[in-house]
Amino acid sequence: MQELPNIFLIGPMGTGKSTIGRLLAAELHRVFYDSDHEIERRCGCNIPWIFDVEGESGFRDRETQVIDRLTRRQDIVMATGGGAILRESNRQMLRERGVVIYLRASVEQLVRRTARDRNRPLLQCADPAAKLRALMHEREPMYRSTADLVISTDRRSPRHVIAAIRREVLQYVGSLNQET
Ligand SMILES: Nc1ncnc2c1ncn2[C@@H]1O[C@H](COP(=O)(O)OP(=O)(O)OP(=O)(O)O)[C@@H](O)[C@H]1O
Ligand SMILES: O=C(O)C1=C[C@@H](O)[C@@H](O)[C@H](O)C1
Ligand SMILES: [Mg+2]
Repeated sequence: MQELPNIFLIGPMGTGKSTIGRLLAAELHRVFYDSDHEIERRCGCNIPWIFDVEGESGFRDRETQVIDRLTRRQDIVMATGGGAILRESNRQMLRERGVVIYLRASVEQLVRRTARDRNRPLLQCADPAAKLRALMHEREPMYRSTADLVISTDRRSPRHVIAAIRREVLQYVGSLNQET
């Protein structure tokens, strides 16, 4: 199999970055990192606690540090948090240090997939569906402009999403090699 670069997954809350990243890394025999989990591990507290005590800006500073550390590694698969693309410096590190894949999903799917989990402070509000819609409106252009590849997860099982990622990354890397 061709040498693959680092694979970085971006996309909104609930699109499946953590779930798919872990399975994909196992299939590729690579180390998997999840920037959200790494932030929690290093801090010794969970994301809702960080948002409560340090505010979203404190969380974003931690996120930038972790993304910088992790993206310097090689042969990894990394899932990012839904807001990792908000900062230009993060977008640049992701783009320069691997293939960036935007896992997209409809707002309806995102609402369903995030409904039971209380670990996402931005969705602890009266109308999480409206919040997800607003976040997607604001962030979709950034997901698209940061990504090398866009892959839909709607009506696809994690296994199917992984097969699509593997196929498209191979094609993408092949096309880059032809250019050089
Ligand atoms: N393709 C899929 N089809 C159905 N359910 C899925 C799919 N991918 C993920 N899920 C489910 O959706 C939920 C959210 O997935 P996950 O936590 O991986 O999202 P995420 O993108 O990492 O979100 P966050 O940005 O908040 O970390 C989980 O319960 C997971 O099992
Ligand atoms: O979309 C977001 O801004 C977030 C998504 C999660 O992955 C976490 O990084 C955190 O809850 C913020
Ligand atoms: Mg995640």
